[in-house]
Amino acid sequence: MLERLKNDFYLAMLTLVGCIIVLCVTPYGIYRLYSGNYIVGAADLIMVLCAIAATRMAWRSGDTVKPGLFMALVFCAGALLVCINLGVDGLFWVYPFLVFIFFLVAPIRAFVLLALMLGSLFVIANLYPQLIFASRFQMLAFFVTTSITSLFAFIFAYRAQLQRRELQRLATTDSLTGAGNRRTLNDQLAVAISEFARLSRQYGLILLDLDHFKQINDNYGHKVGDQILIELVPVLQSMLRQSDQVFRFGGEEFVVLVADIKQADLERLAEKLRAGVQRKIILPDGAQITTSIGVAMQKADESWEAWLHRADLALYEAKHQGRNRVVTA
Ligand SMILES: Nc1nc2c(ncn2[C@@H]2O[C@H](COP(=O)(O)OP(=O)(O)OP(=O)(O)O)[C@@H](O)[C@H]2O)c(=O)[nH]1
Repeated sequence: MLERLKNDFYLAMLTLVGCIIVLCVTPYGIYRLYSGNYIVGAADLIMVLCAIAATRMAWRSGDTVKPGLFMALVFCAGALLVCINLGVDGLFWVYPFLVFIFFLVAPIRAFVLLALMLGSLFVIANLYPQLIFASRFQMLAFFVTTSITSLFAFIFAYRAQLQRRELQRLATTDSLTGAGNRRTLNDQLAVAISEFARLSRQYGLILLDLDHFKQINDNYGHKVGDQILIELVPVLQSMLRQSDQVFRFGGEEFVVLVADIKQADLERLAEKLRAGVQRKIILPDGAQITTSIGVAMQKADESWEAWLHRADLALYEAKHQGRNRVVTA
């Protein structure tokens, strides 16, 4: 549970906002009902129930987009209702809601929702002048301060989103080639093991190693060696489906994880990759580069470490047999 909260920002925020709403709004709802303001009391308690339902939905389904949007819409409607019913007293609730929304949905979506909510409030306030605000000056002050708060909350949330994405990219990809890194490979192999056990979805592994890469570095320089590694990833991806994933295993060794595949198709695909790399990657003097490949189909009740080890042994065998070939585990 703590792991999920740590790894999923929107799930953590939905849970936090849900808890704050339950703790802070419930007493107000009960007080409003007790003092005879049934509309605001009911609105408060509906908001609390919606917050609980949305948080529960997010935890059960793993999807935070729909529950977040649902909670944000309920907040906007609730804030409108509270302002209309309580007048000036209700306006203070708009400020925390305004910030909460940026924790629930993506920044641009939150900004549009707020613009719609404040726009509706503006229209109602102009149609019924004494309903919400005591004076025009008060109305002006409210819309200026909420607009400034929304704008700054948006800028902050947008920058935080960019930084979160960048951090995620740095933590999951190899900095030279952009392929998935070793850590992501381990995670995805664990996913493949669990999908095979639950859904009988069988995966295949292709382990590729460029041949005589040391000589390439020695003969053409490290910069050319790096360029070959950078070129290799899009070349592989151009021969794969979108659902197939490419990872850098280390050095000049790469792994392709292929979902929903049969042994014969996996071997055919590995052969296509081997021939494709030889044809498409050309050294500065026009020489070709070759790869040795080990392939291994997933087996029932096998750990991902054992599965990867079988592919590694097959690759070792391909090198041993003279390189530039595919060997099946
Ligand atoms: N340019 C470059 N070279 C790298 C990088 N990572 C590893 N290497 C080089 O890759 C070479 C790997 O050499 P070896 O493990 O001996 O393998 P090989 O020369 O490809 O020989 P075989 O695998 O047996 O065909 C080493 O010279 C490493 O320095 C990198 O990021 N960039």
